[in-house]
This record gives sequence, structure tokens and C-alpha cells, in this order.
Amino acid sequence: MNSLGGIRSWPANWRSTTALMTTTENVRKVPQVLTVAGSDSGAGAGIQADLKVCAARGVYCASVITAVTAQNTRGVQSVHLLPPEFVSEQLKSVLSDFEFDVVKTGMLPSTEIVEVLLQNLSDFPVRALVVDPVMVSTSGHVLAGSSILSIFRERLLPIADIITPNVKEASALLGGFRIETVADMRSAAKLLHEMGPRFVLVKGGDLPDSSNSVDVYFDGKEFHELRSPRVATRNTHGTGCTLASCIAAELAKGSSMLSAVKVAKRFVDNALDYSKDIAIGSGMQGPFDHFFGLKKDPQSSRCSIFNPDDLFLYAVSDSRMNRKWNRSIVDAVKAAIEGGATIIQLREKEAETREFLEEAKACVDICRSHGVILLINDRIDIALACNADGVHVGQSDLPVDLVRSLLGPDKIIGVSCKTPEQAHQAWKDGADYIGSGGVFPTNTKANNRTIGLDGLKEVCDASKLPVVAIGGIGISNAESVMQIDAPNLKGVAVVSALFDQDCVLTQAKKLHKTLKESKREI
Ligand SMILES: Nc1ncnc2c1ncn2[C@@H]1O[C@H](COP(=O)(O)OP(=O)(O)OP(=O)(O)O)[C@@H](O)[C@H]1O
Ligand SMILES: Cc1ncc(CO)c(N)n1
Ligand SMILES: [Mg+2]
Repeated sequence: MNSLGGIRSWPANWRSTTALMTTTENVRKVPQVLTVAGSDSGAGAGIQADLKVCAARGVYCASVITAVTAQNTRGVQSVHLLPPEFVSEQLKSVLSDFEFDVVKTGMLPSTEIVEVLLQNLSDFPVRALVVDPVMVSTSGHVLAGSSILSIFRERLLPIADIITPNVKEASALLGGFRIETVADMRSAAKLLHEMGPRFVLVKGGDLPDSSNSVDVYFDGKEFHELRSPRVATRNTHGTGCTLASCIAAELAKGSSMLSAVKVAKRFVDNALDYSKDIAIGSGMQGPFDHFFGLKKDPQSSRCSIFNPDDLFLYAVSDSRMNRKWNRSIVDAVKAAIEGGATIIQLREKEAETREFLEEAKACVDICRSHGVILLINDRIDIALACNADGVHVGQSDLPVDLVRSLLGPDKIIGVSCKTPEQAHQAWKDGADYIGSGGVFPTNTKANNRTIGLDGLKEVCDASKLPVVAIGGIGISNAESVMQIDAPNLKGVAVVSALFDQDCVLTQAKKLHKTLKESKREI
């Protein structure tokens, strides 16, 4: 297992497709997931959701069906369990043939079905197991009764890499533990972790009275609260299956667990937002659109895997400063992340392309394992070659609409804007956020016009996109920036305040604390 929290390494008896590639020419490895779940005739949840998510995330998905439900947007009318022997036939069939990176389980409606699953997983080991302990549909119908609780607790959970119960399921697994607050979710996650899974995600979609939709992630040491504003919509049927399948898909592509979970949360959030007004079926719980990312609408970039809150502490690397302090770019990035940086931009004006690419690849690995976004300044070629999360471009770099067509809908694009007109254009062209400044004078960028706090406020007011402030910002003035009264100002970007310093880690921690405190005061 990767010490930074990556998924576990391949077992010795794992037949690697990479090995196959060396013997067969023109073979391309495709990440593969197997879902073991129930069919939803309404196709919003279950197997059907899993297949759609994996397709949307570029991963192949095979399906073993455990039960067939008669289900629509009004609820579940009937459930038909498949015989365990036949579930086993399906499992053997695909596990003996395909080379799955990840197995994801959904509805496992009987002890016997869990037994055959466990037997097949021991016969055919896989790299990671995602367990969504489905028990009750959002409409309240029981999909797996309490008889499965003991085999879940004693045998399935201990071999899971991650479990993703909703609050009701977490409570049932813990023998009726009351979960009414985020603090209760944290306690539940900790207790569930003691049952053996490597990671726990307690989903808060059904937590009463919350304006945010909060999920609690626990890795055995640290908690992360993943928050997003609750989308006001009836179309939430299948959010749980979607989240777990997206985690499985991202793991299959090689993400670390935290990274996979963050991407999955954004994916659900974006899908709900994109589909909030669609009308399918006449009941209370409609399905949503998993393929929002493919829509040609120029605003579809809005739906990329990007959380504006990640702009909070935005660290921009600078090779000159790293040289001065005798640090590698990788060490600088590591320290910034450990100190609380939420997004990294590599800005290398002088490096040779090949050298920059190698450094960028190493930084991508570090960022992925910490669930932190990595952007490349200006160099679309490097961003593509190292599979960064996106790019940041200036007004004299390639135009944003062209960058979008080169990078596709999933990548994040940021653009520097000094004026309301530029901010409007960035939005029209499909950017995800804007960087605005220089707010204060800075030595990092020569001949850069300073716009001041007033200029920043003007740009924020005009911008439909989230904004990160940049230029001469540090611990002493970050608070004044965060308090300009602009709800779309999500954070500050810094260069010297972190990297032209003796200890990057200490400065990052201090700045993070300052930002947190100034946010609280707003
Ligand atoms: N209205 C909403 N707005 C934003 N996010 C939501 C909303 N409802 C659910 N989510 C998110 O969807 C994911 C699934 O959570 P949820 O608690 O709904 O799971 P679930 O009950 O297992 O889902 P289902 O049974 O409908 O498949 C979580 O990340 C949760 O935060
Ligand atoms: C088949 C199936 N699996 C899972 C869920 C949970 O949403 C559902 N409603 N139906
Ligand atoms: Mg729900």
C-alpha cells in the first residue's frame, strides 16, 4: 500500500494486463470495474446507474445481478432474488475471464449471496473492493434485511477497501446507533472503521435539516468533511450507487482513495445540479443525468470535476524561488500540501520541457494521493502529457475556448482577469474559475498592473465564476482580501508567501489558519 493513502498494491497472484501488453502488440489496457448489484427497472439506481457512471468516467464495467426489482420513481413495488448458485455462475464467468481493477458491491440481499461473493473473491483476488452496503431505498423500501448484518460486519466489511453507508445504513450496521448530526457521523465512521474496512465514507444525503450535503470520510487517523450545497431537486434517486461506482471507477484509473472520493462527490453534485429541473416519471424520486459531461452546451465546463472551495489556499510554484532556497519542486509542493494548500499550480517559466514534464508527473502523483488538484500554468502540452487536472492561462496565452476544445470537458481551466469584461469572456468561453489581480504590488511578476481591493471587488461582482485573488498576498493582508464581501471569492493564490520562505510547511500552516479565521468572521 502506498504510504500516502493509495490503493493497495497488486497481490502476487494477480495477472497483470501490463504483462500481457509486453507479449501482445497493440493491446491497450482499459480500466475495468465489476459491479455486483441489483437491477432497477427505472434505471436510476442499481446496476443501471453503475454502468452509466463507469461509462461516463471512461471505465469498462461488467455486471453481476443479484436481484431484480420492479422499481420506478414512486418506489419499489417488488423484489425478486436470483438464486445464489446463479449469482455464483455469473461471478465465476466474468471473474475467470476479465481482469478487474475494482469490484463494487451494491444490493446483496441475502446471506447466501454474500457467501458466494466471498467465495469467488477468494478464488479470484481483485485489487480493491468498494462496498456500498445497500439496505433501504431512498423511498424507504427494504432491499436487504437485518439478516445480512452479521455477515456484513464479520466477513464483508473487514475485506473492504472502502464502505459507503448512508446514515440509516451506518446506524443499522452499528446496531441502531443514533446519527443526527455531523458529529454523530464522525463517531459512526470511527466505529465502522474498527470493523475492518480501510476507509469509511458515511454519506449525509439523508441527514435531516442540513443546508449542505456533508459526507464524512475517515482513513483510520484523520477525518475529512466533504461538503457541497444541497441541490434543491426531486431527482436524487441513485445518488448512493452513483457515488460508490464513481469511487470504483476512479480507483480503477489509479487514483488514491481520497482523490477518488472527492471526484465522486463532485460528480454526484454536478450531475444533480445539471439535472435538477429534468422531469422523468411522475413520482417523488426522479433519476438524474450521468452524462452531463458530454453535453455540448458551452457551460458544460461548469460541470467539470471542480469544487470552487478548492481555491481556498492556492499555491503557485516558482522555480527561481526553489533554486534560491535549494529545494526541488517536488519537495516544495509536498510541503505546501502538508501545510494545507488545497490546489497547486506549477508555474515554470524557464525549465526545459522534458525536465518540466518529469517534475510535473511526480507532482501529479503527490497531489492525487492527497486529493489535491494540480494545474499547469500556460503549458497545455505538459498538462496533457502528465494528465494534470487542468491549466491556468493568462490573457496573452491561448484563448480559453481553444484550450477547452484541446483539453475536453473534464479538465479545469482557470484564467487571469483584471477587468469585468475579461471575467465575462472567461465565463462565456467555458473557464471554471478566474484568478484576479495583482491585488497588491509584487516582485514575482514584473510590470503587472495592480488592481487593488476595489478592482478585485469589481471583478468579483461581475464574475459568474468563482474567483481566487492573486498578487502580493501573504499572512499580513490575506484577511483584508477575504473580507471584501464577495461570495464568489473563494480563496487566495500565493507564490512568495509560501515559496520565498525558509520553511514552506510552517508558512502554509500559518496562512491556512489565517484564512480559516478570516472566513469564520465573515
Ligand atoms: N440534494 C442533494 N444535493 C447534493 N448532494 C446530495 C443530495 N442528496 C444526496 N447527495 C449526495 O449524494 C451522495 C449519496 O448520498 P445519499 O446519502 O443520498 O446516499 P443513499 O441514500 O445511499 O442514496 P440512494 O439510496 O438514493 O442511492 C452523497 O455524496 C450525498 O452527499
Ligand atoms: C437495485 C437497487 N439498488 C440500490 C438502490 C439504492 O438506491 C436501489 N434503489 N435499487
Ligand atoms: Mg439518499
